[in-house]
Amino acid sequence: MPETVLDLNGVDIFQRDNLILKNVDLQIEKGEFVYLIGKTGSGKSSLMKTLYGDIPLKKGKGSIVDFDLARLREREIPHLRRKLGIVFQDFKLLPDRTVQDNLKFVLKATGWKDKKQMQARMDEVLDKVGMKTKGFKYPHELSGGEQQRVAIARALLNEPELIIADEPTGNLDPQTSVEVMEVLQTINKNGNTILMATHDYALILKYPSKTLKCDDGEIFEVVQRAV
Ligand SMILES: Nc1ncnc2c1ncn2[C@@H]1O[C@H](COP(=O)(O)OP(=O)(O)OP(=O)(O)O)[C@@H](O)[C@H]1O
Repeated sequence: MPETVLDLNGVDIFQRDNLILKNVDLQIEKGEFVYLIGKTGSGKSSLMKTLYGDIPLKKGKGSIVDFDLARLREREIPHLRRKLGIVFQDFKLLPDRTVQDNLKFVLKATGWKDKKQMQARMDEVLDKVGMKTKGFKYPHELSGGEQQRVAIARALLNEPELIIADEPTGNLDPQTSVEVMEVLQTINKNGNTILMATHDYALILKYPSKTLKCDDGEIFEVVQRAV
């Protein structure tokens, strides 16, 4: 039986008191790769923020990796985020420390203690994104694509049940976008579930997958025609 990672039923998404998306029904099963598209301001980021507890769920039912979003308490948010891998358009690496230290920072903050195990996990995730030899570099010494690959490695550290990527290729040129997308495709093939917001239709055509569109306050699935 498929395992549901995300289940929203009749959910309204707000920014403060403004209704952004109404009556959202959305299910994501383990192993899926789902795109979220829609023009600027259509609510993609607001939806994603609701999923990781940045915006409270005020109406409707929502469960994500076994957390009830409508009942989510402030103190549970770090636990929820530990089960999610979040990737942003602007990478959000800490500029004052190396790649390894960026990863170590997350491991320590999420309770890892054993130095050998930490090193092994960092090597493993950097290897998955093709960055194993660059752990000693500072973020400013890396290209945008490399920084994003490190950010993906960081998201993988605690074996997330869902990766939420908000326009991960938004700051990258087309070729680098494809390189980052290849990494996301590979980790999806290896079992990771991914929800990715994007404006990049070329990527969707190149890597077709289930696509949801935010438009005019609603969200619906777009059926891609086979060419
Ligand atoms: N912090 C905020 N406070 C109030 N309104 C906001 C806030 N952030 C976004 N909004 C509004 O919510 C609506 C949806 O914005 P959102 O950022 O979710 O769209 P988006 O589809 O992610 O856009 P983009 O593609 O530009 O990232 C917009 O009308 C925006 O102006």
